[in-house]
Amino acid sequence: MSISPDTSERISRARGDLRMGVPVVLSSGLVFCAIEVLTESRFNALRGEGSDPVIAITSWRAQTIKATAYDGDIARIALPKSATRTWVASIADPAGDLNHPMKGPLKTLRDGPAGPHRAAIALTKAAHLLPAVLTIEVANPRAFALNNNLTFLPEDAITSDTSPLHRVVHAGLPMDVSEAGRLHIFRPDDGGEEHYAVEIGHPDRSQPVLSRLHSACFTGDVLGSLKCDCGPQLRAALMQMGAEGSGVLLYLNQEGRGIGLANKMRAYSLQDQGFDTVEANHRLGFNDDERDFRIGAEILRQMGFSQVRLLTNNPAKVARLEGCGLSVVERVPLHVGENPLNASYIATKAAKSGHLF
Ligand SMILES: Nc1nc2c(ncn2[C@@H]2O[C@H](COP(=O)(O)OP(=O)(O)OP(=O)(O)O)[C@@H](O)[C@H]2O)c(=O)[nH]1
Ligand SMILES: [Zn+2]
Repeated sequence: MSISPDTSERISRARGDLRMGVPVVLSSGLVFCAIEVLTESRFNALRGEGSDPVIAITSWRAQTIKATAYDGDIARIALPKSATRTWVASIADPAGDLNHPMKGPLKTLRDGPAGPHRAAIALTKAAHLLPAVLTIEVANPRAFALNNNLTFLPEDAITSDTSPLHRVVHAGLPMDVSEAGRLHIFRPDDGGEEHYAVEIGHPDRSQPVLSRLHSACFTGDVLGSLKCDCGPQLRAALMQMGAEGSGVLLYLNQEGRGIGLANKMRAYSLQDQGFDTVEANHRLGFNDDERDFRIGAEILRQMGFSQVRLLTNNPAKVARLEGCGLSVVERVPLHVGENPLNASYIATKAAKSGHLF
């Protein structure tokens, strides 16, 4: 076994680099930086190296800023010679869109491979940063990475595969809903977020288990936000499991439907400007739901559950779990937490995301 980091460990390191504003080098020769954290000095340094810089964004963001996306789900924009760092930041971040809607004229590229740019955006999303990168091409990527002490990654290593997970520890946790509670901690091997399973009682593994796959919502779960229904759903699910004497609640650290808390707050700020929850995600460059339900399915499988009675109002969640090989024998509705301040949010989920209310 080698002492140096393997590819998955280097990917984890690359996520950290991106969050600090440090560029990452792909084997194809693409060098990229997340625009959200791009400093003036790195911006100038990158411009002085390699080829003409190119910005890569998702097609959602491209649609908002009226750039033509020739690469399907992403678009590549040639960096204008006169571009300042502030202008580049405005391509990534919609905060100022309403005051400065015109960014162009924007020249999007048709020729050349877009695969490396797509990989760069995927890694930037995984780092919970805005999905927008500034890129250059260098002729000798391995030497460039070595000379500048940058993380070098084989491009084909950036896949949508999920990392293996393992249970680190579990311990009894008496709770108000049930004294027979137990908290299990699951850790992915790739240095990503840990996820939790709250087991109530001693569910029979041969029978369908009452379960909830709850996605983290700091604002709703902890602060009691009235903008969503997450907090009441979390408590109602645990109470129902306590009342039935058994169940399993997965607390998945996929805050903001997988975009991270900072981006969710950006989405809230856009909602203050009048956009709904789905439009806000799109303006930021994200899909409306970036969660990965394979993680939840894998945790349930590792705990010995293959059949669930799922507490949810979201039929897409049922379908996605079944797509992961889990048998959802029943959808158990969870209608709690509606209030005047989240009525339009709930209406949008029903109209655009297929939630049943
Ligand atoms: N991006 C984004 N995420 C949000 C917003 N409001 C709540 N969330 C997140 O949405 C997730 C909960 O997803 P929901 O769509 O409410 O519900 P669901 O899990 O699909 O379906 P249920 O099982 O019925 O709750 C949590 O991760 C919240 O942090 C928002 O306006 N924007
Ligand atoms: Zn919430």
